Amino acid sequence: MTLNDHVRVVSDTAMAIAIQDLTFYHGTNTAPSLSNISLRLPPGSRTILVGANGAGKSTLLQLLAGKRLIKNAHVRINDRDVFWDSPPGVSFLGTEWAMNPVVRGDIVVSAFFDSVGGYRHKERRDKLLDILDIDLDWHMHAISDGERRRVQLCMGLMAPWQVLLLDEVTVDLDVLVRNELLIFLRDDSLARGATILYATHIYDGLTDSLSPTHVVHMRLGSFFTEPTPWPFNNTSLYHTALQWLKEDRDHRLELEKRGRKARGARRDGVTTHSETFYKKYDYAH
Ligand SMILES: Nc1ncnc2c1ncn2[C@@H]1O[C@H](COP(=O)(O)OP(=O)(O)OP(=O)(O)O)[C@@H](O)[C@H]1O
Repeated sequence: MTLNDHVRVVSDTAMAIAIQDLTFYHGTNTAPSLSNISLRLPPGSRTILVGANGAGKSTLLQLLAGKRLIKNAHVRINDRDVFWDSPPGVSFLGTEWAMNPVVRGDIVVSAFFDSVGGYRHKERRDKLLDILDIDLDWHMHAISDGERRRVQLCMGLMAPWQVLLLDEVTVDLDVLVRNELLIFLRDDSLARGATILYATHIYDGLTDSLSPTHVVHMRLGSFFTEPTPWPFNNTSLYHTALQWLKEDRDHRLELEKRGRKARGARRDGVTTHSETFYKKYDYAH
């Protein structure tokens, strides 16, 4: 172990999230979905992952949530290996939850909450019920996508989490509920020193509500801008993201012009990873 490795390992123990040189492939003979990712986020940080579709945000969050086995990787939350030594107090909220047939069954919302121990966190649960405007008498099979999302959020946030991994689950909330939820998350993070890593494509109002501490720019599976304290310029997060994504597109087009197939780039007759994924699971319909 070099001195640098030693310093890193010692200081990683103080980090809420610590990743070192992570490369991840979804399949054999494919380009990596994540390349050489290193990330160190302190407790209490609220970090926004910015990146175009296919940049690797969901993959990163899923790995941190311990949803995929990665061998010989340094991926730790509160100094515990996310896969082999599952850290407590981690809440992952992703979009696939709503696709699960179980959460579309004829279950009353109150029973649903009780089944996951909601009564143990009554105060937080009731606060979230108010913010998310949830009716305990709703039946899961007879509510809208946005209402189902609110139930998911309440379930995932009731227990006092230490690290929250959010994969664009606020997209189908109305703007009022979204705003109040993000304020709740900010206050919760400030009060308890809890950490948030949030992938989103909606930047409007985010600085005022969630008050992010850092932003990261992902491009084609790598960190193009390392976690950087926010704000770092006089531009809004929306305009910063817009500029970054324009540059990403120009970069991808340049790679394609030079005959290199950027990961996820479309070519006639060649199926991209995303298309394979969505066709396979028929999520689009
Ligand atoms: N299950 C899968 N199998 C194969 N490849 C996948 C799978 N999931 C994602 N990928 C590929 O991994 C890369 C990163 O995808 P990822 O879903 O992490 O991107 P993202 O930044 O979250 O995109 P979006 O903003 O669209 O949600 C893409 O090239 C994608 O095609």
